[in-house]
Amino acid sequence: MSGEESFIQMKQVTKSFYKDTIAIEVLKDVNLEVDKGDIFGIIGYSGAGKSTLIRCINGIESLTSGEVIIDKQIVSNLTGKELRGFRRQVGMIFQQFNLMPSRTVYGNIALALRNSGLSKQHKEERIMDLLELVDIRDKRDAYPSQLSGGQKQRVAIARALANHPKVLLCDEATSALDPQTTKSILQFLKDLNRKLGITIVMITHEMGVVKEICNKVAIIDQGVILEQGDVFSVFSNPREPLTKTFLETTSNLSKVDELIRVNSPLVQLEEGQVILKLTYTKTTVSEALISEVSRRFYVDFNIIASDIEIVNDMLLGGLVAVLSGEQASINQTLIYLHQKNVAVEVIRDARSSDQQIAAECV
Ligand SMILES: Nc1ncnc2c1ncn2[C@@H]1O[C@H](COP(=O)(O)OP(=O)(O)OP(=O)(O)O)[C@@H](O)[C@H]1O
Repeated sequence: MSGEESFIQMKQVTKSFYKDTIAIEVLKDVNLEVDKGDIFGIIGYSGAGKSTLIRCINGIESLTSGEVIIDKQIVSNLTGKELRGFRRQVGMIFQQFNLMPSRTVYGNIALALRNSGLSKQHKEERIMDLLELVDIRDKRDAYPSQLSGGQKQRVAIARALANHPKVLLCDEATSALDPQTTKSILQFLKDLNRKLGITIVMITHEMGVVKEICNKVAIIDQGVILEQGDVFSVFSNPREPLTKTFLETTSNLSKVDELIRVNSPLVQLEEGQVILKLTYTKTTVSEALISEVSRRFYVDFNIIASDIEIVNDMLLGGLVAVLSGEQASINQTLIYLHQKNVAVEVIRDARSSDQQIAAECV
């Protein structure tokens, strides 16, 4: 942010739970900055403190120390009526949807408007608008048990948006859904973010979720934020081992290590060849790098694994390939790729040791 304050700030937040007299510190000096309009993902394994963190953002959980500020309001200072009013500005959805089974879709959304001060007619109009927005108008009289998981989550989203919140908090909102429904709900949240400009904070243990829709990410482990930033910067240049571990969960490049370990025919080399692992760090979608390098230096790439995604119009991920050609060409290729912001790792090398030394010298 350029001198301006972030929309959501967590400043030196700690949270401890007490078992008898023993304090268990679940959040440790958490500092987060979420800008207006961000889709901010917080990723961590089970028990990392994600739910506690998100509950601190909306004031359900009191802080042990530190401050949470949303749109210039210090959440941790709010009590009683003010706190209830504030909570209406923050919508929340959950993994298990948390719908009332005894109420229809209409009735579930109406619950959120109980203290809205709207007239009966305005409430009705608002509910119909919300049903339209989440595209389940035809289910208005259905009960939750008659809905699919994706439809239930749409009802929960409608309910969360009923009071025009500034922020939508998502607690593992797609973890109970199948992959296809997950994709459609994520796409839907992305559309909402664009259409309404609503700021979204989502906690998850799934990398796919973050890559799919978030523009910013924070990695949390044992109550500590290990790193945070925009998704492309953090994932193209991960500093923390845990970030790398998360990246590997959605990448098939690490399978090549196993192929090398068992000396699969796929990774057996002829003399002079090398196996390269290329990781894109700042390459734009429009650059046809591999074919360009191939033509320029008369080398051949035999791609044996690739994992490339497009994030913010940049390529994220990389590939593993067997590179063949004249030794000088191979060396020039390595240098050129490096200049083009591609991290190059030689993971198997069938060049003679003289050639390798020559390559290291260039
Ligand atoms: N009310 C509580 N009292 C005591 N300990 C708690 C309480 N709530 C959470 N904890 C502990 O805090 C730690 C973090 O829990 P939290 O639910 O925030 O993690 P999480 O990352 O959301 O995990 P999961 O993905 O499994 O929900 C855990 O060790 C948990 O046992």
